[in-house]
Amino acid sequence: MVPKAVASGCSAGRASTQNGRMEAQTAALVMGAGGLAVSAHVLWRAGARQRRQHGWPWWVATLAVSTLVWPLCIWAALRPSTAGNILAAAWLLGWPMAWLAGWRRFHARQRLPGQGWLDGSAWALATLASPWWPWQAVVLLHVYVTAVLCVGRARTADHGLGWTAVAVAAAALPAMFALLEAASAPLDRLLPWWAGLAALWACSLLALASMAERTEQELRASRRRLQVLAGTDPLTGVSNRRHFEAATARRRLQSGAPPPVLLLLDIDHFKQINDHLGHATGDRALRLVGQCILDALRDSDLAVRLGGDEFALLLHGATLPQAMQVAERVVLQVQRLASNHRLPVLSLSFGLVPWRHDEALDEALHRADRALYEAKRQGRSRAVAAHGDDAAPAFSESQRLGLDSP
Ligand SMILES: Nc1nc2c(ncn2[C@@H]2O[C@H](COP(=O)(O)OP(=O)(O)OP(=O)(O)O)[C@@H](O)[C@H]2O)c(=O)[nH]1
Repeated sequence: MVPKAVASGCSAGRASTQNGRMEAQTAALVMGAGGLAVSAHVLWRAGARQRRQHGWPWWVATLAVSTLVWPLCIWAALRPSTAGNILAAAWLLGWPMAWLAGWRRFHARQRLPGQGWLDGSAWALATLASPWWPWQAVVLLHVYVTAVLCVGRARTADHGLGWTAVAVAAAALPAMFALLEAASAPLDRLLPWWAGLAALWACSLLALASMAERTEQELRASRRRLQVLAGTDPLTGVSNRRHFEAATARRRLQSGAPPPVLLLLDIDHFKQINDHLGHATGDRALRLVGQCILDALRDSDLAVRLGGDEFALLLHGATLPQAMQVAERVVLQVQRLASNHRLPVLSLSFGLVPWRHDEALDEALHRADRALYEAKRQGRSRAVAAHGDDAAPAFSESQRLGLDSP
């Protein structure tokens, strides 16, 4: 069934070509097609990065198909034929429906009013009634009503989207009246309206694209923040064990480098601080140790609170003597700052091991724990390094740490 307006418009289109008016309208159509092509490209690029965004493929398809069909419409206007007219009608009737489908799916989590069967019915009604009715107006009325209904829902969910819906609805209103008035007018009088309408749709979709892109960026940023939070010990600010294990698993794949040094440390007589000065003072001590550790490390090093008053440090590209110096730096800083934090002078004990490439994290931690135990056994406030394997460890001479160290 070929709509009258298109059929009559096509012959009028030829007439307008003859009197020279067609050039301007063709230019308007080409510009409209260009706008649609650019919009389709932008949406496709944005959609490629937002594959999980519902509705996007519908919009991209709408614009891409519109762009392809547009030259056919020009051709139908210039050379009237049944096939061209049917394609022109299919485009006019089809793309608002696809646009609506995209809009609804975009709000998949919060259902919008209207359903596919309603769109289909409006489409069928418009097509069947086209010989007698201003069918473009039927379709646009449907789109307009749905857009207005969308506004009510979308505004509560997302202010930006609400404003876009308002813009779309406002754009649809004059276009609908214009088409109502010109429903029986020849095609060449309608063409500029169609071009303008397409430009408006393209603008509204580009606004949506930029809004969705911003939402996506915010999501990515909050995902990064969540990842950092999930891997951080809330009391001290150093990593937690989960993040430490994940990070070390990744880094250990880069073998070939010299083995990193693993340091295990804990606060001496921490239980007494808790018991005599209170848990809050104990927490302050833990925070201070965490801060001094972070200050002493390079970006490539890792620090973790394993639990209680026990921390582990992983130093890449460092030798055991250099790791001893880092331990000394941490202790000196903790002791210097203790009074600022209303704390007694704290001392720390360290166990150090070179973490062999073929060794699991738990095994290395176990060896470091034995070295730490040795440091405690020798009188605390000192660092001991362990060599050899777990069965027969060899401990280095202990090194006193802190302000009263020799
Ligand atoms: N304030 C505070 N205390 C904690 C926290 N987690 C664990 N603790 C306490 O830390 C203490 C750990 O003490 P230990 O390391 O076992 O013993 P210590 O007194 O440090 O003795 P040495 O290590 O042998 O010098 C226990 O009293 C725990 O209750 C925490 O988040 N905050």
